[in-house]
Amino acid sequence: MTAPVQLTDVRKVYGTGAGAVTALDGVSHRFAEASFTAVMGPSGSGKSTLLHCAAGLDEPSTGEVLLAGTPLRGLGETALTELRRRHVAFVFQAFNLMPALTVRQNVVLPLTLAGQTPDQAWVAEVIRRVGLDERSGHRPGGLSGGQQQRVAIARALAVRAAITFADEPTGALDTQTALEVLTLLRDQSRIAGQTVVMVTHDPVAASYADRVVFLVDGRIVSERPTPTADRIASELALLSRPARSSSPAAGAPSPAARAASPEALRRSFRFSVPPATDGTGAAR
Ligand SMILES: Nc1ncnc2c1ncn2[C@@H]1O[C@H](COP(=O)(O)OP(=O)(O)OP(=O)(O)O)[C@@H](O)[C@H]1O
Repeated sequence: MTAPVQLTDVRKVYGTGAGAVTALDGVSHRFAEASFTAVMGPSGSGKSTLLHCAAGLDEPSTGEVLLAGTPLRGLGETALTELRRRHVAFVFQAFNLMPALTVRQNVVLPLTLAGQTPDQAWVAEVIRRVGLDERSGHRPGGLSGGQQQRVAIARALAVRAAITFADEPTGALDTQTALEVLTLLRDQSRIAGQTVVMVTHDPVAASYADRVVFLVDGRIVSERPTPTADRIASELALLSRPARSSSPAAGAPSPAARAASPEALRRSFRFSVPPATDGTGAAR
């Protein structure tokens, strides 16, 4: 059976000649229905590129991506946009809300853009589910970072998208709010049956997923089901040790392997979600 998101031998090379960067180096993976997968790895290992290629926001140099059963290669921009609107929702660190629209209007925007009439009862239900029913008439500027991220999650639920892509969804949130947002994402897969793919640097965030895929130098180097934050942190530390065989010269670490040194890892990975700066949960 075709998985909602399926990558087969995907390579992505940015630039040409001496300046070319191989961001993905033959990635194959199936993101199963109703699964919640965290994608982790050192800075520069290709996590965002994987997410962008999987979501049809970027085109692989070679290889195949199937999104909701449709091969993306050769699709025109209009067909791609249509496919994403129908099947995909995004939750990014920058919340991507329209400042002039209310919470409710932001939640139904993808449906409106797709020319669909929102199911009012369902929209009210998802806004209630993320705890914003009292605020559905507010504009994003009057909400904390955590509340804005919940609007983005309500929007993902409202469209009943089969697939949600989340890129550092808790990066701008305080600890408590981040855990609430992660619980909502987990519920999206467990209760709503969505396939959730989340890029994160944070082992605590990744431990909410039901599996973790580790990338190094644009390759999937391991995969762990039912992860705990401690096991993820240990795995990351292990991955940081060897200079990978794809190094440009024998014995010389590649840029990504250098980025995965213990020193760089300490800089790159936050082992807990950053605290709020003003005690209200508002992100800065
Ligand atoms: N548009 C681009 N043009 C050129 N190189 C790029 C581009 N986007 C990404 N890269 C390079 O591709 C590699 C993978 O980048 P990517 O952003 O996917 O990594 P990442 O694991 O998400 O990093 P981070 O954790 O720092 O966000 C890096 O070496 C990066 O510099």
